Amino acid sequence: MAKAPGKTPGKKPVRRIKPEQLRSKAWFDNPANADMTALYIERTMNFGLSREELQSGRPIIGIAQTGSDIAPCNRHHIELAARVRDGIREMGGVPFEFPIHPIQETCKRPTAALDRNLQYLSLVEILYGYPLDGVVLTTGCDKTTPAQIMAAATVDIPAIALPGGPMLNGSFRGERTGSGTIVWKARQMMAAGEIDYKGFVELVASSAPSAGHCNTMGTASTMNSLAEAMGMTLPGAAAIPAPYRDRYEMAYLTGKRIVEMVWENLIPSKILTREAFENTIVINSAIGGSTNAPVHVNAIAKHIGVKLDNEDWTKIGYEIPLLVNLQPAGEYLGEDYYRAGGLPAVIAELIEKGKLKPAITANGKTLEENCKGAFSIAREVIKSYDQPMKAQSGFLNLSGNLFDSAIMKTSVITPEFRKRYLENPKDPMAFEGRAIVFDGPEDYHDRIDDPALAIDEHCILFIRGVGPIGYPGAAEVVNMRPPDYLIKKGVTALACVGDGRQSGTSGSPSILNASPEAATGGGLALLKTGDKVRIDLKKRTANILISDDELAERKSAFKASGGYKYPKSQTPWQEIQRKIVDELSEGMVLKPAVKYQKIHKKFGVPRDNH
Ligand SMILES: CC[C@@](C)(O)[C@@H](O)C(=O)O
Repeated sequence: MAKAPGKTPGKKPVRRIKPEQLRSKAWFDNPANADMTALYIERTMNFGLSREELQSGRPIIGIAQTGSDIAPCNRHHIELAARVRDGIREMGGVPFEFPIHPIQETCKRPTAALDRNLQYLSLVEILYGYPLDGVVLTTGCDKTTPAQIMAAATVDIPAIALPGGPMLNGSFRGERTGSGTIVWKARQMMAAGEIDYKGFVELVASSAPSAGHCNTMGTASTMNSLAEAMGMTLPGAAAIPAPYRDRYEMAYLTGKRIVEMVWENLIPSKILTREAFENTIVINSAIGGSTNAPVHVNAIAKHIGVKLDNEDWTKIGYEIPLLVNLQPAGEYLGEDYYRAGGLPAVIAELIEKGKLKPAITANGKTLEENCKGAFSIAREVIKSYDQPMKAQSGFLNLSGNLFDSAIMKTSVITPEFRKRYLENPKDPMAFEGRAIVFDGPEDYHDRIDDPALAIDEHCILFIRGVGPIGYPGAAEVVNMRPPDYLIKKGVTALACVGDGRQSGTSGSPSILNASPEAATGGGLALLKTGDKVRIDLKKRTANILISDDELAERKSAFKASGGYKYPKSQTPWQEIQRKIVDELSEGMVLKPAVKYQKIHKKFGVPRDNH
């Protein structure tokens, strides 16, 4: 059941903003600028809005609509928006729904990550350039959550996220099938000859039975949970499955609350503090969140002006145990998670152990105030802090001559993987292996089953040229399956390393987001198939085992060759972004965009348009 937005009934909200201070007044009700006001208001009235609605001091609330037929994970936001509108109207606001650049993770080629910054940029222009006093961000599919929060951070007007929620549980012949996760499993089953193409599609489609985003703890559930963790949603908003009636109630409550936030001037910079980001890292470990989280959360921090880097993810998050038994780290799915208590139950566990800091959230209360009294009603799904799924489950940030920073998700290390790579009594938590290097996914698919590579169970698979510049956009291609002859022998995962990303639904214990990427001259570009590589999880290092002289020689030969070769840009945006995008460890942000912070406060409203 959705929680109330946290205001005491009957108690008047703290009004910090007077009607005459509303941002939208500069467009719609400004007698000192009568000729322009007329132009701004006449076209807005042409679909039936009255002067009374636009000129009597009511907040104008944007609803950033991410749903469409090409964005199925967010498509039901089209219906949810009706309830958001009801809430806004009830509190005296006027809703202005508008479409934003669509992003669908599973369909956009060459990768949806290319569009995160495009959605960000275009939303900044809308939030800043139109008469909006506050905004509801309709979040869901992976990138739609960070992109919109990044934009709200840059403009810094009151904003609240409304997650769309996960799909209902998938099921096939009585077994749970989790979206994304089942794809990687089915791929292995097909490689092992257990299913054919038809069986493959049937199995995978069973994991997507309704509206909503991935029902696993993939990137979508992660980022929506983290939006809640950082305080950008109402409490309990992330986990409600998309088709549940509670989701529609949450939409209504979110619409009500944004109007109050406008009057309270509760802007993102008051919510997105260093403490909020630290809480976000802790919560990400406890839920077994996606390796895409550091990329997006670091980006949000950059746009609001809070210092945060991949070292913070290890320092703050590594020790935290895994509490949520959801695929890919565990076995359950979204509906089980919601019924067990959702994120509030996880937060309550962490608060009891003093792991979270006081930080204000969208309803004006702290996480602690919001989640007091929440508890897990299904211990098989949400574990207690003292009896977790896994003891330390955060990310390890590694560095060495291969890269300055890359992330490893430890919660998905299987006992089999641990035994094969990490339980050498003479060298615990470290392993050395022969590198097999692929340049992009096409090269990987062409050669992975080639017997000439003689890949064995101690090899380490590398993929490069798949970062923000190389791909372009940083594709989710680092979860590489072993060759089929190894899968048939029962080796289901090899250590994988790459300068791209991995799907949050993948259970592969890969080393990802390597920065700098090969395309900008990172160490991966110097690696050759057959090199010995050492990964030491205790020291958090990753190195090619060659002499300094040889490394220097390879570096100069690489420079002389003109650098790493990657495909030409195919669209204007690919070319533009390639020129200005930062590394994955830096949040893959557009470098020139970061200096534009709190722009509403800094610049006021933009100049008139005529
Ligand atoms: C295929 C599964 C996706 C679309 O959710 C993935 O991008 C993720 O990171 O979780």
